[in-house]
Amino acid sequence: MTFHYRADKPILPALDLDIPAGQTVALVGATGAGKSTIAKLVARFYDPVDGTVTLDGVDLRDVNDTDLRRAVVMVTQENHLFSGTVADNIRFGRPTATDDEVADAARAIGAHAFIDALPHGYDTDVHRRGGRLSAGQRQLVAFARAFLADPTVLILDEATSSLDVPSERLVQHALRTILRERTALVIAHRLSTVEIADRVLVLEAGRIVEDGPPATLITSGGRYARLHTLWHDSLI
Ligand SMILES: Nc1ncnc2c1ncn2[C@@H]1O[C@H](COP(=O)(O)OP(=O)(O)OP(=O)(O)O)[C@@H](O)[C@H]1O
Repeated sequence: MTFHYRADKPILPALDLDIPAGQTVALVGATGAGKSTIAKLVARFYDPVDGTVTLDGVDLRDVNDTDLRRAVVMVTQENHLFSGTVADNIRFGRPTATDDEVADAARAIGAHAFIDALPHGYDTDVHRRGGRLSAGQRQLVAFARAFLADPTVLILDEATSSLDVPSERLVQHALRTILRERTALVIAHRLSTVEIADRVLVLEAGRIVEDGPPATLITSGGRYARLHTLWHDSLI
């Protein structure tokens, strides 16, 4: 498929991408390379200019809105939390979920302990005094919501803000849980996240210039290998 926002500026000049069910794909590339644009096409915020985006062989244009929102869930940096209680925020992933199911999702993600320790537990208002959550905790609540939604495809735009070490560990654990055997597209900003992906796509000016498992790309010594070295060095 091809895509542009404005006819005089091609963004994805010729994208041909097939993601098998269950595969977690990390998108990496410089700012402006087209990572978010691909994510938005998969979530059908936009339609391609030419070609199609299909889910299980069905053109997204033929999927009704409700089914599409259930099948493809996008967790971005902006939509982490809205007003309401912690439970409301998690239950938004599946409005019919019982309290036990909400708590089970939080447990699976590793968020139950901190939620339980909040002034009003699951009934704590996330925007009220005393209910203020740290950046890491907010991410965990958003992950618990996505886990409960259990979408066919998860799109994750990883937060760029750095976390303290204990929160980073919790978030990485949560990511492993939520990405396990899931079809997922992750706009990755952390080395540790790319390393848990099955496959890395390196984008440059809207084109896939490298495609393979992270370990293979490191051995082949190309762009991802250089990026990996840079990321790795910045952690030391
Ligand atoms: N709504 C829009 N209208 C016009 N151009 C846009 C729009 N959104 C993105 N672009 C342009 O499309 C190109 C790809 O942007 P995109 O956000 O997909 O890149 P990215 O790889 O996700 O970058 P980043 O890492 O900074 O988020 C950029 O040149 C950007 O300026």
